[in-house]
Parts: sequence; structure tokens; C-alpha cells
Amino acid sequence: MKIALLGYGRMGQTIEKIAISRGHDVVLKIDKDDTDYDITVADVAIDFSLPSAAYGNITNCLNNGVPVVSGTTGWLEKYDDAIALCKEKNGAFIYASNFSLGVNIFFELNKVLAKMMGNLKEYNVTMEEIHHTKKLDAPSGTAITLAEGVIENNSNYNAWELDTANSETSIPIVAKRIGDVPGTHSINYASEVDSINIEHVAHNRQGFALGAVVAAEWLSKDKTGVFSMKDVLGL
Ligand SMILES: NC(=O)C1=CN([C@@H]2O[C@H](COP(=O)(O)OP(=O)(O)OC[C@H]3O[C@@H](n4cnc5c(N)ncnc54)[C@H](OP(=O)(O)O)[C@@H]3O)[C@@H](O)[C@H]2O)C=CC1
Ligand SMILES: O=C(O)C1=N[C@H](C(=O)O)C[C@H](O)C1
Repeated sequence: MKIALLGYGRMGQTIEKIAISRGHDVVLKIDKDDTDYDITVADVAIDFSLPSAAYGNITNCLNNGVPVVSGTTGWLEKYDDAIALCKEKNGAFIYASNFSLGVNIFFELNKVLAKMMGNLKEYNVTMEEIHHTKKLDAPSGTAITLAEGVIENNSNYNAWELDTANSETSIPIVAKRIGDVPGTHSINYASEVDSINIEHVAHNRQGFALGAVVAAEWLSKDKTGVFSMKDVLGL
């Protein structure tokens, strides 16, 4: 498979190593200053760029008939437009706030726990995410997906807020930036008498990168439509 890497930073470079180890060719490595390139030389594109760049990268792929996998976070105000374009062009697109197998299992665990806690009003939920100091967006895309998972499965909550919740129905997400932490997410339900905590800790970026390559392999096999990692992993 010929892969275009849109964004050749920490994730782009990790993805390159995994893609090559799985027998793929990396035919484009695009960064900020690379504006004049032909995306159609690739069978599939993988975008891990910047919040400000992702939408342009995705629309370039969809307008040129190249299936695209995006892991960039912090651009989701334009997600519905990307979906509409994908449908209009009969293209293929996957966005995931987190491509690792472990986090995608954690997403499902979070939903089950949220449902179980729905009738227990004595517990209050809080979330925390910890990432490296170079991260541009807060809260993380993964934390937003986790909060949405609670809201969809627990009628006690209908919104999330960064740092402090201003109402009982809002989930506070505390975002910490420490050293080179790859990504830690925890969800805590606390009552006066006890607490329940679930946590996912990424030890490095390999899990994110492997998931993105597996998603690209899956998407490039004659798929059309908008998909998620649940489709790829069969969860
Ligand atoms: N979904 C997931 O599983 C994961 C998602 N992420 C997300 O992926 C994104 C990238 O993370 P990370 O690799 O750590 O970030 P980096 O800052 O290390 O890499 C981003 C790269 O994008 C480049 N870039 C800037 N503008 C463009 C453009 N127009 N087109 C293509 N590339 C461009 C930057 O180049 P330059 O340096 O020249 O500006 C840089 O090399 C973030 O949004 C992060 O949150 C991260 C890990 C996992
Ligand atoms: O910026 C990162 O590094 C990460 N970003 C993603 C997010 O915002 O959730 C995924 C992962 O946690 C690493």
C-alpha cells in the first residue's frame, strides 16, 4: 500500500516505522511548508497534523478520491462538513480521537460503567487527562470522546467543561500537561463513602500508530463511507 503521511511530527514518524515494518511504502511525508504535492500518488492518506491543518488535509484527500484516516484532534467543529463532503464525493474517511486498541476497549468499558452508575445519584463523575507539554489542544480528543460516552449512557449528565463544572449535570475534565507523557485518561465516580476509578495509560505512541496503520489497511480495501475504529476493530 502506498501511504501519504500528512504531518511528519511525533506521530507521523512513529507511523512511518510501523507502516514500513508491515510492508507498506511511504510515498509522501507532508509538513507545514509542503504545499505543492500530488496526493493521488497515494492509495491512502494518514493525517496526524495540527488542529488548524487537519480539515484542509482531509478535504484535499476527499476531493481527489484518496481514502483518508485522521487522528488529528482539536478540529471537530468542522467534522460534519468533512462527513458531508465524504458522502458527496463517495469517498472513504475515518476519524478517531484515539486509534489504540486499548483505548477503544476503554471507550466501551466507560460506556458500560456510565450506564451502571446512571441510577446512583450519590456518585459524581470527574475526568482527568495528562499529556506532554507540546500538546496544542485541551481537553484531549480522547477525553471528549469519553465524556460523550458518559453523556450518551447516563442521563445525570448532559455536558462537559474544562477544569470546573458549573452545574451538577456537567462533567469536569481536568487537563494536565507534564513532561513527555504520551496520554493518560482516568474517570472517577466519587461518593461520600467510596470511589471507583478506571484509567488507561499509554506507555508510548506505538499503540496509536499501529491502530492508524491498521485503520488505513482496512479503509483502503474498496470501502466507501464514514467509519470509526469500532468498525475497524469489530467492537
Ligand atoms: N488519534 C490518535 O490516536 C492520536 C492523535 N494525536 C493527535 O495527532 C496530532 C499530531 O500529533 P503529534 O504528531 O504529536 O504532533 P506534532 O506537532 O509532533 O506533529 C504535527 C506535524 O504536523 C505538521 N504540519 C503542520 N502543518 C501541516 C499541514 N498543513 N499539513 C501537514 N502537516 C502539517 C507539523 O509540521 P511543522 O513542525 O513544520 O509545523 C508537524 O510536523 C495532534 O492533534 C494530536 O492530538 C496524537 C496521538 C494519537
Ligand atoms: O496529542 C497527543 O499526544 C494525543 N492526542 C490524542 C488526544 O487528544 O486524545 C490521543 C492521545 O491521547 C495522544
